[in-house]
Amino acid sequence: MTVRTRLLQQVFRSLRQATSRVESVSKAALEHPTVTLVACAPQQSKRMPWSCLGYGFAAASLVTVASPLEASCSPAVAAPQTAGVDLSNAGMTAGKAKLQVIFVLGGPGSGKGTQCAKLVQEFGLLHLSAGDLLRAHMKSGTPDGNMVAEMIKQGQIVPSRVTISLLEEAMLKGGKQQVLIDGFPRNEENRAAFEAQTGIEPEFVLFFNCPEAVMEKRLLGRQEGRTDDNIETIRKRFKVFMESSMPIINFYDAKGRVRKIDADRDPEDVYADVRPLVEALQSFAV
Ligand SMILES: Nc1ncnc2c1ncn2[C@@H]1O[C@H](COP(=O)(O)OP(=O)(O)OP(=O)(O)O)[C@@H](O)[C@H]1O
Ligand SMILES: Nc1ccn([C@@H]2O[C@H](COP(=O)(O)O)[C@@H](O)[C@H]2O)c(=O)n1
Repeated sequence: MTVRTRLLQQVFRSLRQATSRVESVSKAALEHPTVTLVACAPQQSKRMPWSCLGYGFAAASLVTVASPLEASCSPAVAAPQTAGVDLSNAGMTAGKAKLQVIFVLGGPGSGKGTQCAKLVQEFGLLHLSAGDLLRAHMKSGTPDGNMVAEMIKQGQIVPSRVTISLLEEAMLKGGKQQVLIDGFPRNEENRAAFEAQTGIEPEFVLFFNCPEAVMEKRLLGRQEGRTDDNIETIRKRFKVFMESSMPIINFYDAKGRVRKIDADRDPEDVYADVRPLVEALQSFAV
């Protein structure tokens, strides 16, 4: 037998195995039609138990490759071996990896996005910026999108139902075990709603501490065409940060979960403090 034939046989064997996995996931899912999984539209994911989304993620990724099948499942369905990520802390199941979430907080312009980009480059985690998701949503032209556009321009915090739906959808799509959630939770409403809805508690909170004067200078120098990078809105955002977001950092600090970073340094120096914190988490990843 030639090397080429042997290779072809291996490819066919792998394809057969993958197909049978898709069939068993889909079959189990279709037999328990209590929760829609693949249709992870924001309105639906709002009511979706996250213990189920772990199966949904696995089913969705397999189904995406195989066919545009719509699958359903109940949390009682035994997790298939292929289920890689359990998106619920509460609903952890043996054999499935636990979702690890890091909240990334800090004032506007403290360098959250810059540091997250470095972490993604080195560790390949999923980076979800609440602000980026909202900015994309405001282009939808829907009533919600228009409301988001106006609130961002005013430096106000968008209602949690909108932001959490976008985060849930993106987490499911991203399909990674380790997630950086940047710029969220911004207030008590964000925090409580996210916890109640997903059962997820962060591994820790990265807090980028930076003086306002430094942040102001950085934001005024940022040339990204953002509607909120003007001095009037920047001042409003600073006020909202102090009044609504600092209490969230204090909340997690009281639980011993905050890792405070001096962000008023060169990006590389900041990163030198950030990377070991995330590197330490890597050893727990499955
Ligand atoms: N350590 C740093 N030193 C100097 N400039 C920085 C540093 N970190 C980021 N910047 C610059 O400051 C600006 C804001 O950074 P970045 O977008 O990362 O902040 P952010 O906290 O994500 O802001 P926002 O909350 O407004 O989205 C960018 O132009 C970025 O290039
Ligand atoms: N949880 C959040 C996050 C952001 N917003 C709105 O988006 C604006 C920009 O956010 P950045 O993180 O990119 O600075 C912010 O000022 C809010 O208007 C939000 O409402 N909720």
